[in-house]
Amino acid sequence: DFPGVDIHEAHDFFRQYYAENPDAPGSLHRRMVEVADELNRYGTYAHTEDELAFGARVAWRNSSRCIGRLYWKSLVVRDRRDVTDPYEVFSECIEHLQLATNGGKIRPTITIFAPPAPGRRGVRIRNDQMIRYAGYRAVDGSVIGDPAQVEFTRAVERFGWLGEGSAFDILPLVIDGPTGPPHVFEIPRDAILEVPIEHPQHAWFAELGLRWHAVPAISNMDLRIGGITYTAAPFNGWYLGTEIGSRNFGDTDRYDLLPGIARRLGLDTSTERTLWKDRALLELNVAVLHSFTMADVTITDHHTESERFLMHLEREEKAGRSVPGDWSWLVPPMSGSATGVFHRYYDTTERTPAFVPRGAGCP
Ligand code: HEM
Ligand SMILES: N=C(Nc1cccc(CNC[C@@H]2CCCN2)c1)c1cccs1
Repeated sequence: DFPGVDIHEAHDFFRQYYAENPDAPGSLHRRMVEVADELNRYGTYAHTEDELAFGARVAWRNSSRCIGRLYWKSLVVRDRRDVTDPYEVFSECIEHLQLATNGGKIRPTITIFAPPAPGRRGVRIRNDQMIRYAGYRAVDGSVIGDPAQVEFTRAVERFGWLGEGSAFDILPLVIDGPTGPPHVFEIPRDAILEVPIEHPQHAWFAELGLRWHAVPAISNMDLRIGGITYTAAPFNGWYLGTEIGSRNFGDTDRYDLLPGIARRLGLDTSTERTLWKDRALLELNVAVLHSFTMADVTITDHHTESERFLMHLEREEKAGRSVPGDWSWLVPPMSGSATGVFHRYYDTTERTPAFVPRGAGCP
């Protein structure tokens, strides 16, 4: 279970750390001597609190698929490397959600739990996000809830969890400690802020009974800093409206709402050429942004977030750093060419520290 420590990645990390933190105590050389010594004795080494916070913020800054990086320096870092017990991990996740939600004024936050060490498995959260809706497939093949969560829902039902069967049942957290079977924990309702979706002009929209949760919190990516792999480091930001309006509600393998919305709008859906899908997507996205705004919950539209990202590019150039970018993820899933991020190329070099999809072969 222990992925080992890459000493070259450690050297590269501390070179960046001392270059960007001139007031940090010690020196690159002295720190590397300490690290090499710890590696020889224990097979791993420990980051200082300051190195950990810097590493998490730079991992966000290096995330080439992320359009929201302008605020990378303001990430709230919760160092919980002393926490390994699943019950404690759960309570720290709840505190994370409450701190991050902040009554709707969302704070980008990360909580970092104990990494694996030789002879000791790290902590792992099996959910891909801390807050997700269950998916139930009926015998006729139709799905109630989120089709992307049908498999995970079946797995937690095998662990004895029972949902209410609605389209918006919140899934429990499934947490692996260093030893023993996974633990299943129901998230208390008061730790979850949700927004009912309505449309500013179409009153019938509210009758669809749509809602979405305020805080996107990724819990299935490893955080890689200086050769150390943190296997449980859940992080949240706020939503880009298109994630909910276009992808979660619009994708055919998700809530698949475009045909229903188009019919209620009275559109001609007999041919693609009327662009009925585009009109339905637009009204869905208008409804999402309107609803979050009415509920005083932080959200950004793809035009504003694109402008912020271009500001981030400018600032980083001035700081002498190149910004890694993945065009296919940075460009929003609607009105791409109407946003500035569309009309340019990006440096595709992947850097560390980084958030990486969970190591293969792990649950
Ligand atoms: C503060 C507001 C933020 C906004 C609006 C934002 C927006 C986004 C969006 C829209 C995506 C694409 C997601 C998708 O298409 O599924 C994304 C990807 C990503 N974001 Fe951000 N983000 C924010 C904050 C953060 C924070 C705080 C972190 C980590 C500390 C982060 C790390 C990432 C990573 C690693 C990806 C790529 C995920 C993958 O490869 O699957 N973002 N972001
Ligand atoms: N706004 C957010 N959205 C986001 C960020 C990273 C990853 C994801 C989930 N991406 C996976 C889905 C499913 C396949 C393609 N998109 C969402 C944030 C989540 C956590 C911090 S910001």
